[in-house]
Amino acid sequence: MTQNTSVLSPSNSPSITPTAAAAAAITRRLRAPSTLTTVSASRPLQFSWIRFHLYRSSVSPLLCTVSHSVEEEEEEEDREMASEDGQDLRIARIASAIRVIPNFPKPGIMFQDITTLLLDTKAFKDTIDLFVERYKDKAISVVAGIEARGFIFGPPIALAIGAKFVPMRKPNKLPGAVISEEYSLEYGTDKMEMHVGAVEAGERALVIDDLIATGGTLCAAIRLLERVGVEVVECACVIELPELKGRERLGNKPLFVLVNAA
Ligand SMILES: O=P(O)(O)OC[C@H]1O[C@H](OP(=O)(O)OP(=O)(O)O)[C@H](O)[C@@H]1O
Ligand SMILES: Nc1ncnc2[nH]cnc12
Repeated sequence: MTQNTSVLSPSNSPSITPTAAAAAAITRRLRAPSTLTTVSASRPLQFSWIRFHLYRSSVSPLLCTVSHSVEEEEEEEDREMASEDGQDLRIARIASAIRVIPNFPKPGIMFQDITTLLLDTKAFKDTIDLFVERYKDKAISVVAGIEARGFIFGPPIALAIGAKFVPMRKPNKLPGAVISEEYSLEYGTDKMEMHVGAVEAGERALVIDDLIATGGTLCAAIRLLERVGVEVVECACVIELPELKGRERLGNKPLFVLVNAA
Protein backbone atom coordinates (compact mmCIF):
# COMPACT_ATOMS: atom_id res chain seq x y z
CA MET A 1 0.00 0.00 0.00
CA THR A 2 1.47 3.31 -0.96
CA GLN A 3 2.14 5.98 1.64
CA ASN A 4 2.01 8.72 -0.95
CA THR A 5 0.94 11.98 0.62
CA SER A 6 0.58 14.06 -2.52
CA VAL A 7 -2.32 16.50 -2.84
CA LEU A 8 -5.26 14.47 -3.86
CA SER A 9 -8.22 15.80 -5.72
CA PRO A 10 -9.13 16.54 -9.30
CA SER A 11 -8.61 20.23 -8.64
CA ASN A 12 -5.27 19.81 -6.94
CA SER A 13 -2.04 18.53 -8.37
CA PRO A 14 0.47 16.32 -6.57
CA SER A 15 2.94 18.24 -4.46
CA ILE A 16 6.29 18.79 -6.08
CA THR A 17 9.21 20.88 -5.08
CA PRO A 18 10.60 22.84 -8.00
CA THR A 19 13.40 25.32 -7.70
CA ALA A 20 12.60 29.02 -7.29
CA ALA A 21 13.65 29.65 -10.88
CA ALA A 22 11.38 26.94 -12.24
CA ALA A 23 8.47 28.17 -10.14
CA ALA A 24 8.97 31.73 -11.35
CA ALA A 25 8.95 30.60 -14.96
CA ILE A 26 5.68 28.72 -14.50
CA THR A 27 4.11 31.75 -12.81
CA ARG A 28 5.16 34.04 -15.67
CA ARG A 29 3.80 31.61 -18.20
CA LEU A 30 0.39 31.15 -16.66
CA ARG A 31 -0.21 34.92 -16.51
CA ALA A 32 -3.10 34.19 -14.15
CA PRO A 33 -1.77 34.65 -10.63
CA SER A 34 -5.17 34.20 -9.01
CA THR A 35 -5.15 30.53 -10.04
CA LEU A 36 -1.91 29.82 -8.21
CA THR A 37 -0.96 29.31 -4.65
CA THR A 38 2.07 31.28 -3.52
CA VAL A 39 5.24 29.78 -4.87
CA SER A 40 8.55 29.81 -3.12
CA ALA A 41 11.64 27.68 -3.23
CA SER A 42 10.97 26.19 0.19
CA ARG A 43 7.30 25.48 -0.39
CA PRO A 44 5.92 22.86 -2.78
CA LEU A 45 4.43 24.26 -5.97
CA GLN A 46 0.71 23.56 -6.01
CA PHE A 47 -1.09 24.89 -9.04
CA SER A 48 -4.42 23.67 -10.18
CA TRP A 49 -4.26 21.49 -13.25
CA ILE A 50 -7.91 22.14 -14.02
CA ARG A 51 -7.51 25.92 -13.92
CA PHE A 52 -4.35 25.73 -15.95
CA HIS A 53 -6.21 23.67 -18.54
CA LEU A 54 -9.11 26.15 -18.67
CA TYR A 55 -6.67 28.98 -19.15
CA ARG A 56 -5.03 27.17 -22.03
CA SER A 57 -8.31 26.32 -23.74
CA SER A 58 -9.54 29.90 -23.45
CA VAL A 59 -6.97 31.06 -26.01
CA SER A 60 -8.82 32.32 -29.09
CA PRO A 61 -8.17 30.84 -32.56
CA LEU A 62 -6.56 34.13 -33.61
CA LEU A 63 -4.19 34.03 -30.70
CA CYS A 64 -3.46 30.39 -31.48
CA THR A 65 -2.15 31.35 -34.91
CA VAL A 66 0.48 33.61 -33.36
CA SER A 67 1.15 31.43 -30.33
CA HIS A 68 3.67 29.24 -32.12
CA SER A 69 6.52 31.67 -31.55
CA VAL A 70 5.41 32.06 -27.93
CA GLU A 71 5.60 28.30 -27.54
CA GLU A 72 9.04 28.32 -29.08
CA GLU A 73 10.08 31.00 -26.61
CA GLU A 74 8.69 28.89 -23.79
CA GLU A 75 10.57 25.82 -24.96
CA GLU A 76 13.74 27.84 -25.12
CA GLU A 77 13.01 29.15 -21.64
CA ASP A 78 12.54 25.57 -20.41
CA ARG A 79 15.96 24.66 -21.73
CA GLU A 80 17.50 27.74 -20.11
CA MET A 81 15.87 26.93 -16.78
CA ALA A 82 17.18 23.41 -16.98
CA SER A 83 20.72 24.58 -17.52
CA GLU A 84 20.53 27.29 -14.80
CA ASP A 85 19.66 25.04 -11.91
CA GLY A 86 19.89 21.48 -13.21
CA GLN A 87 16.15 20.85 -13.10
CA ASP A 88 14.23 20.20 -16.29
CA LEU A 89 11.15 22.41 -16.11
CA ARG A 90 9.23 19.87 -18.14
CA ILE A 91 9.31 17.47 -15.19
CA ALA A 92 7.48 19.96 -12.97
CA ARG A 93 4.75 20.35 -15.57
CA ILE A 94 4.40 16.56 -15.95
CA ALA A 95 4.19 16.04 -12.17
CA SER A 96 1.55 18.74 -11.93
CA ALA A 97 -0.58 17.12 -14.63
CA ILE A 98 -0.85 13.77 -12.81
CA ARG A 99 -3.94 13.50 -10.65
CA VAL A 100 -3.98 11.43 -7.47
CA ILE A 101 -7.21 9.71 -6.43
CA PRO A 102 -7.37 8.36 -2.89
CA ASN A 103 -8.88 4.95 -2.12
CA PHE A 104 -8.99 3.71 -5.72
CA PRO A 105 -9.38 0.90 -6.64
CA LYS A 106 -9.27 -0.16 -2.97
CA PRO A 107 -9.21 1.66 0.37
CA GLY A 108 -5.71 2.88 1.19
CA ILE A 109 -4.46 3.03 -2.42
CA MET A 110 -3.46 6.49 -3.65
CA PHE A 111 -4.09 6.02 -7.35
CA GLN A 112 -1.78 7.92 -9.69
CA ASP A 113 -4.04 8.86 -12.58
CA ILE A 114 -2.18 9.60 -15.80
CA THR A 115 -5.37 10.32 -17.79
CA THR A 116 -5.11 13.97 -16.74
CA LEU A 117 -1.56 14.06 -18.11
CA LEU A 118 -2.93 12.85 -21.46
CA LEU A 119 -5.35 15.80 -21.55
CA ASP A 120 -2.50 18.29 -21.26
CA THR A 121 -0.99 18.24 -24.74
CA LYS A 122 2.22 19.96 -23.70
CA ALA A 123 2.83 17.78 -20.67
CA PHE A 124 2.04 14.63 -22.68
CA LYS A 125 4.39 15.67 -25.48
CA ASP A 126 7.10 16.57 -22.97
CA THR A 127 6.72 13.11 -21.44
CA ILE A 128 7.28 11.39 -24.78
CA ASP A 129 10.09 13.79 -25.72
CA LEU A 130 12.00 13.12 -22.50
CA PHE A 131 11.96 9.38 -23.15
CA VAL A 132 12.84 9.80 -26.82
CA GLU A 133 15.78 12.09 -25.95
CA ARG A 134 17.09 9.40 -23.61
CA TYR A 135 16.65 6.37 -25.87
CA LYS A 136 17.08 7.62 -29.44
CA ASP A 137 20.77 6.74 -29.68
CA LYS A 138 20.79 3.51 -27.66
CA ALA A 139 20.31 1.03 -30.53
CA ILE A 140 17.01 -0.20 -29.11
CA SER A 141 15.06 -2.36 -31.55
CA VAL A 142 12.12 -3.29 -29.29
CA VAL A 143 9.89 -1.15 -27.09
CA ALA A 144 7.90 -3.56 -24.93
CA GLY A 145 4.82 -1.84 -23.52
CA ILE A 146 2.90 -3.24 -20.58
CA GLU A 147 -0.89 -3.42 -20.68
CA ALA A 148 -2.72 -1.18 -20.26
CA ARG A 149 -1.02 2.14 -19.64
CA GLY A 150 2.30 1.13 -21.17
CA PHE A 151 0.33 0.94 -24.44
CA ILE A 152 -0.19 4.71 -24.23
CA PHE A 153 3.44 5.75 -23.84
CA GLY A 154 5.21 2.92 -25.67
CA PRO A 155 4.05 3.33 -29.30
CA PRO A 156 4.98 7.02 -29.76
CA ILE A 157 8.39 6.33 -28.24
CA ALA A 158 8.88 3.28 -30.48
CA LEU A 159 7.98 5.23 -33.62
CA ALA A 160 10.26 8.11 -32.70
CA ILE A 161 13.31 5.95 -32.02
CA GLY A 162 12.73 3.58 -34.94
CA ALA A 163 11.95 0.50 -32.84
CA LYS A 164 9.10 -1.99 -33.07
CA PHE A 165 6.39 -2.03 -30.41
CA VAL A 166 5.62 -5.30 -28.66
CA PRO A 167 2.55 -5.49 -26.41
CA MET A 168 2.94 -7.37 -23.11
CA ARG A 169 -0.65 -8.35 -22.46
CA LYS A 170 -2.98 -9.64 -19.75
CA PRO A 171 -3.86 -13.35 -20.13
CA ASN A 172 -5.98 -14.65 -23.02
CA LYS A 173 -5.87 -11.44 -25.04
CA LEU A 174 -3.23 -12.33 -27.62
CA PRO A 175 -4.52 -14.58 -30.44
CA GLY A 176 -1.27 -16.33 -31.35
CA ALA A 177 1.01 -18.68 -29.43
CA VAL A 178 2.27 -17.01 -26.25
CA ILE A 179 4.77 -17.37 -23.44
CA SER A 180 3.60 -16.19 -20.04
CA GLU A 181 4.80 -15.17 -16.59
CA GLU A 182 2.81 -14.84 -13.36
CA TYR A 183 3.49 -11.93 -11.00
CA SER A 184 2.18 -10.26 -7.84
CA LEU A 185 0.75 -6.72 -7.70
CA GLU A 186 0.23 -4.02 -5.07
CA TYR A 187 -3.40 -5.11 -5.11
CA GLY A 188 -3.60 -8.71 -6.37
CA THR A 189 -1.88 -11.12 -8.76
CA ASP A 190 -1.79 -11.28 -12.54
CA LYS A 191 -0.23 -12.96 -15.53
CA MET A 192 1.56 -11.39 -18.48
CA GLU A 193 1.80 -12.79 -21.99
CA MET A 194 3.88 -12.06 -25.09
CA HIS A 195 3.52 -13.46 -28.60
CA VAL A 196 6.02 -16.10 -29.59
CA GLY A 197 8.07 -14.69 -32.48
CA ALA A 198 7.46 -11.02 -31.64
CA VAL A 199 11.12 -10.62 -30.67
CA GLU A 200 14.33 -12.39 -31.57
CA ALA A 201 17.28 -13.44 -29.44
CA GLY A 202 19.92 -10.72 -29.37
CA GLU A 203 17.52 -7.79 -29.75
CA ARG A 204 17.82 -4.82 -27.39
CA ALA A 205 14.62 -3.85 -25.56
CA LEU A 206 13.25 -0.98 -23.55
CA VAL A 207 10.36 -1.92 -21.22
CA ILE A 208 7.88 0.90 -20.71
CA ASP A 209 5.00 1.36 -18.28
CA ASP A 210 3.25 4.29 -16.65
CA LEU A 211 4.23 3.37 -13.09
CA ILE A 212 6.41 1.17 -10.91
CA ALA A 213 4.98 0.24 -7.52
CA THR A 214 6.26 -3.10 -6.15
CA GLY A 215 8.13 -3.81 -9.37
CA GLY A 216 6.41 -7.18 -9.92
CA THR A 217 5.02 -6.16 -13.30
CA LEU A 218 8.32 -4.94 -14.70
CA CYS A 219 10.09 -8.04 -13.37
CA ALA A 220 7.61 -10.26 -15.21
CA ALA A 221 8.20 -8.32 -18.45
CA ILE A 222 11.97 -8.62 -18.03
CA ARG A 223 11.68 -12.37 -17.40
CA LEU A 224 9.53 -12.85 -20.51
CA LEU A 225 11.99 -10.99 -22.74
CA GLU A 226 15.12 -12.57 -21.24
CA ARG A 227 13.64 -16.07 -21.58
CA VAL A 228 13.83 -15.63 -25.36
CA GLY A 229 17.30 -14.10 -25.36
CA VAL A 230 16.42 -10.41 -25.57
CA GLU A 231 18.68 -7.93 -23.76
CA VAL A 232 16.59 -5.56 -21.62
CA VAL A 233 18.61 -2.35 -21.76
CA GLU A 234 16.45 -0.39 -19.32
CA CYS A 235 12.97 -0.05 -17.85
CA ALA A 236 11.23 3.33 -18.00
CA CYS A 237 8.17 4.65 -16.19
CA VAL A 238 6.52 8.02 -15.85
CA ILE A 239 5.96 7.53 -12.10
CA GLU A 240 7.74 5.68 -9.30
CA LEU A 241 6.24 4.95 -5.88
CA PRO A 242 9.60 4.77 -4.08
CA GLU A 243 8.18 3.59 -0.77
CA LEU A 244 7.17 0.31 -2.36
CA LYS A 245 10.82 -0.36 -3.26
CA GLY A 246 10.11 -1.74 -6.73
CA ARG A 247 13.48 -0.43 -7.87
CA GLU A 248 15.23 -2.81 -5.44
CA ARG A 249 13.26 -5.74 -6.85
CA LEU A 250 14.70 -4.98 -10.29
CA GLY A 251 18.19 -5.69 -8.96
CA ASN A 252 20.84 -4.34 -11.31
CA LYS A 253 18.42 -3.63 -14.14
CA PRO A 254 18.45 0.14 -14.81
CA LEU A 255 15.20 2.02 -14.17
CA PHE A 256 14.51 5.53 -15.46
CA VAL A 257 11.55 7.51 -14.07
CA LEU A 258 10.36 11.07 -14.57
CA VAL A 259 8.33 11.66 -11.38
CA ASN A 260 8.69 10.34 -7.86
CA ALA A 261 5.34 10.19 -6.07
CA ALA A 262 6.63 10.38 -2.52
O1 LIG B 1 5.02 -2.31 -9.82
P1 LIG B 1 3.77 -3.12 -9.65
O2 LIG B 1 3.41 -3.33 -8.19
O3 LIG B 1 3.83 -4.40 -10.39
O4 LIG B 1 2.56 -2.29 -10.22
C1 LIG B 1 2.62 -1.50 -11.39
C2 LIG B 1 1.56 -1.87 -12.38
O5 LIG B 1 0.27 -1.65 -11.83
C3 LIG B 1 -0.52 -0.89 -12.75
O6 LIG B 1 -1.16 -1.68 -13.68
P2 LIG B 1 -2.41 -2.57 -13.30
O7 LIG B 1 -1.94 -3.93 -12.93
O8 LIG B 1 -3.25 -1.85 -12.32
O9 LIG B 1 -3.14 -2.76 -14.70
P3 LIG B 1 -3.86 -1.74 -15.69
O10 LIG B 1 -2.80 -0.84 -16.25
O11 LIG B 1 -4.42 -2.65 -16.73
O12 LIG B 1 -4.92 -1.01 -14.92
C4 LIG B 1 0.53 -0.04 -13.45
O13 LIG B 1 0.05 0.45 -14.68
C5 LIG B 1 1.67 -0.99 -13.61
O14 LIG B 1 1.55 -1.79 -14.77
N1 LIG C 1 -0.91 3.64 -6.67
C1 LIG C 1 -1.07 3.30 -7.94
N2 LIG C 1 -1.55 4.17 -8.85
C2 LIG C 1 -1.71 3.80 -10.15
N3 LIG C 1 -1.40 2.60 -10.61
C3 LIG C 1 -0.91 1.71 -9.74
N4 LIG C 1 -0.48 0.44 -9.91
C4 LIG C 1 -0.08 -0.01 -8.72
N5 LIG C 1 -0.21 0.90 -7.77
C5 LIG C 1 -0.72 2.00 -8.39
